[in-house]
Formats: sequence, C-alpha cells, structure tokens
Amino acid sequence: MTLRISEIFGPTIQGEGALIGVPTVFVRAGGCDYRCVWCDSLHAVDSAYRRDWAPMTPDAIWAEVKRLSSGQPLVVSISGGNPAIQDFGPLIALGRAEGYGFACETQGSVARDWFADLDTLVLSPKPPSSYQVVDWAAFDACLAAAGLGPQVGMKIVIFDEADYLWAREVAERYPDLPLYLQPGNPEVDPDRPVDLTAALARLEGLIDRVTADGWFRPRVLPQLHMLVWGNKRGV
Ligand SMILES: C[S@@+](CC[C@H](N)C(=O)[O-])C[C@H]1O[C@@H](n2cnc3c(N)ncnc32)[C@H](O)[C@@H]1O
Ligand SMILES: Nc1nc2[nH]cc(C(=O)O)c2c(=O)[nH]1
Ligand code: SF4
Ligand SMILES: [Mg+2]
Repeated sequence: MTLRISEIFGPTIQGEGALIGVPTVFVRAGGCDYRCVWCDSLHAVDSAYRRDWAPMTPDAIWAEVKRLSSGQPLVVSISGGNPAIQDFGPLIALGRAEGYGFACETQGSVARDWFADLDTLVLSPKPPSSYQVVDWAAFDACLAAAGLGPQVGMKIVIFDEADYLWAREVAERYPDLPLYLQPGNPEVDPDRPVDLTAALARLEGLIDRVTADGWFRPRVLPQLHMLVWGNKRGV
C-alpha cells in the first residue's frame, strides 16, 4: 500500500489553529476533492503537480519523519491536499507505537475511521469566498468518526464580510467546538514575497470585526509561518 505524498518537511512550528507554535513535522498528502480559489497549497492539489507526488509506503514515510525529528517524538501534522481521501491509519499506528502524536488538517468533506486515532483533528469548512459548497452531512460524519478520540477544533478562513457572517452562522451550529479564525491570504505565489504590512492589516481588520461585534468565542490567529517565511514551501 502506498500513499501519494507531496512533501514531508520539518521540524518547524505549526503555524495555524489549535496547535499554533507547537514543534511539528508535516506530512503533506497529494490530491484534494476541493478546488478553493485561494488555496495556498496548490502544489498538493492541482493534478498538474502530480508528477511531483511520491508514492510512499507508511514505512518509508515513517523513516523520513523519524530522520527529520532525530527520533525525538513530537507531533506529526498530516495536511494536504485533503489527507482524508487516503488511508493514514497505518502511518498513525507506526508513529503511535513510538510515542509520537498526530494532528490532521482537513476540510471535513470525507470521514475516516483513523480520525479516532488522532490527538488533534482540525476541521476547516470552506467559506463562500472559496467557491466550494460544504456538505454538512459529510462534515458531521467527520465529527462522528473522530468520536471522543482526538481534540477537535474548527478553523475558518475569513476573506470578506460574507465569510465573516457565514462563520458566525456555522459557529452557532457547532457550539461546543473550539473555534479559530484566520485571515485569508490573497497572495499565495511561492515565488513572490508577501506584503507583511498588508497581512498584519488583514489580521487587525479581523480582530476589529470580532471585537466590535462583541463576539468573544473564537481565537483570532495569524498564519504564523506566513508572517515568518512568507509563502516559502517546506516550512
Ligand atoms: C492547505 S489546507 C490543507 C488541508 C485541508 N485541505 C483544508 O483545507 O483544511 C490547510 C489550511 O490552510 C488554509 N488555507 C488555504 N489557503 C489559504 C489562504 N490563501 N489563506 C489562509 N488560509 C488558507 C485552509 O483553509 C486550511 O485551514
Ligand atoms: N508551519 C506551517 N504551518 C502550517 N499549518 C497548516 C499548514 C498547511 O499548509 O496545511 C502549514 C504549513 O504549511 N506550515
Ligand atoms: S480544501 Fe484545502 S487543500 Fe483543498 S483546495 Fe481547499 S484549501 Fe486547498
Ligand atoms: Mg498552508
């Protein structure tokens, strides 16, 4: 059995959401059932890049994670693309046996049994600006598959007012989920530097919006890796 892997990199810090700042190694799966217009990881989504995706066995992926982490157990972050279109159960079992933790980022469109074996599951339903349509039955199936296994959080990207109002509605639908909001980054070209002043202004705008609304539930966070390294890959 092999998995399509776009890249394995780290150690770095988790730049987003529930585990922001936590040292981690990333395993980025190739392939996605969505096509968000603003996706910052197109190299793991667009089939134009599929020749860059390596078919790897769980053992081979595991050997690389161990090499990068010098055998010190840390949190492995499985992202993509949508990792849920593949079976990461065997990889998680290998890592767990050696004391590593596992987090996964997915949009919540495909449920998997192995969600229950994670420590952290971040579900990131897509707002209107992405031009994707959320299947809420599939999203609920992801929550059910996770069960009481991992800590589950919801991370919503906000590009504009319509996204913000959508996030408020979605948040009400899931009153018990920890909620993370991050500003959308419209500059995703890996070959161009990001405008940090503009990025911080977007963060400030989102903080202002939430506080002016008296909405005290979400944590508002930047993409920390984007502030530090821009759109550079492999960090
Ligand atoms: C690249 S996705 C991969 C995992 C999964 N497909 C998903 O969307 O959750 C990881 C995270 O990056 C966020 N993201 C993608 N493009 C972004 C952008 N241009 N600005 C801000 N966040 C973005 C996604 O919403 C998601 O929370
Ligand atoms: N440092 C770092 N943190 C991240 N959090 C989510 C990422 C992703 O692209 O899925 C990501 C990433 O690519 N790098
Ligand atoms: S679901 Fe995630 S990886 Fe797929 S296109 Fe959207 S942001 Fe990119
Ligand atoms: Mg990213």
